[in-house]
Amino acid sequence: MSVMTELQVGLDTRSYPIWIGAGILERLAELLDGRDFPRRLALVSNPVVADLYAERLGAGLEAAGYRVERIIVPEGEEHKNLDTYRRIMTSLIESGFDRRSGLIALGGGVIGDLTGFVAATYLRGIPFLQVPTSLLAQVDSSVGGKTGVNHPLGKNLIGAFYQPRGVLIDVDTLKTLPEREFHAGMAEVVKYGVIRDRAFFDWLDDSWQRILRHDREALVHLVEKSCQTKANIVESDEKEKGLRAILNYGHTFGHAVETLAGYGEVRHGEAVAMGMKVAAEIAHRKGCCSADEVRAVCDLLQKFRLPVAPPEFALDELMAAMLRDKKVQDGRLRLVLNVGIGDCRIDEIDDPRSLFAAVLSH
Ligand SMILES: NC(=O)c1ccc[n+]([C@@H]2O[C@H](COP(=O)([O-])OP(=O)(O)OC[C@H]3O[C@@H](n4cnc5c(N)ncnc54)[C@H](O)[C@@H]3O)[C@@H](O)[C@H]2O)c1
Ligand SMILES: O=C(O)C(=O)C[C@@H](O)[C@H](O)[C@H](O)COP(=O)(O)O
Ligand SMILES: [Zn+2]
Repeated sequence: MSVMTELQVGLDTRSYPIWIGAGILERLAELLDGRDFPRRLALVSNPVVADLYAERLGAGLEAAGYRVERIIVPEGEEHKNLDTYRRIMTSLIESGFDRRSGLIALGGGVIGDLTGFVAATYLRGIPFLQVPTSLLAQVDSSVGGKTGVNHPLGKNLIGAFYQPRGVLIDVDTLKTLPEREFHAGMAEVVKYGVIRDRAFFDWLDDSWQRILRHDREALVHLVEKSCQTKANIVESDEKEKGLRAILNYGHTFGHAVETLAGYGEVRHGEAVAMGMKVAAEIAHRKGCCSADEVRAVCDLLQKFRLPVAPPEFALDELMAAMLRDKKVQDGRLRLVLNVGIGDCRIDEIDDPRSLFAAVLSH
């Protein structure tokens, strides 16, 4: 019997489980037992992940009496858009999915965000499950209910808060994940340490070699710890009225890089790593952290083979993209800045152009 941990995301409206373990993909039907999840399902995935895992996931469900159809969409961030959203919608409508149907997102964050947004809006909302298979999706995107798609002018500008009914994380799926994607996922893991948990940051710093060797015990620990940290933040501020915005550390700049680079060229986690370096340097200029702490953040990101130097873009373009960030209020940029390592705060920035010019010319 495979070992499994169950965490809960406790919300006012509905709580849901996060099941974390190794070799638990086949157990979804058993885990859903008694949970009143729809019996007619569409499993949404991309060709790469579907080839690897759709059969195993689907077979277990079908054996338990679920009816599972597959909807396969093209792979990649450049397809996290309204065209793909419309394609999934059309498949559901043509196949006659009704309000007693449900969706399963099998894949990385792109599939999870897209499928969640379809689930939020199809017939005004049907239940869905997250089955994340990339590290980034296992430690971040599958938890918390941010769903949506990109617009050519900015990341995730179209979407909804819509929580899954459950999240099934099988760390064994990481065995087939390309190394570059594994490293990209580590950016969001390091983020939790920097903004919230000094001890976890130190553990990552001590354990980076085990993690890069994909030591299973280390992987399970970091996935559990990341999901627990994210769940705690989401539980206290589901719709980002305040605290939740700290999860955006590194993202104001990172999202601008993703947008300007053309979605997909730079991975989300890589762009976030670049944004974390910029945020740490700004935090240092504002007296929130020492030069040694900036170095410690960059060193840890680089141990996980993450790039921290952004591609060169015109400052005006970067500023325009950053001003479309969802944290902007009354046209003013707000940044998450680390306070030392393990804590953070959100600052409104007075003269962002000069600040970014200074930091980027360094
Ligand atoms: N909703 C949220 O809270 C949230 C949080 C963080 C990131 N995101 C979003 O998530 C997306 C990034 O997610 P991602 O990094 O998972 O990218 P992704 O979904 O593009 O997956 C990365 C690559 O890995 C492949 N892949 C996934 N699992 C695999 C496996 N087990 N074996 C082999 N290949 C596998 C995919 O096919 C893809 O090529 C971005 O769009 C980002 O905006 C959302
Ligand atoms: O869950 C959150 O809240 C996050 O901010 C997590 C981020 O890692 C994630 O990339 C999120 O999609 C960014 O949020 P956005 O609101 O800026 O699109
Ligand atoms: Zn992110």
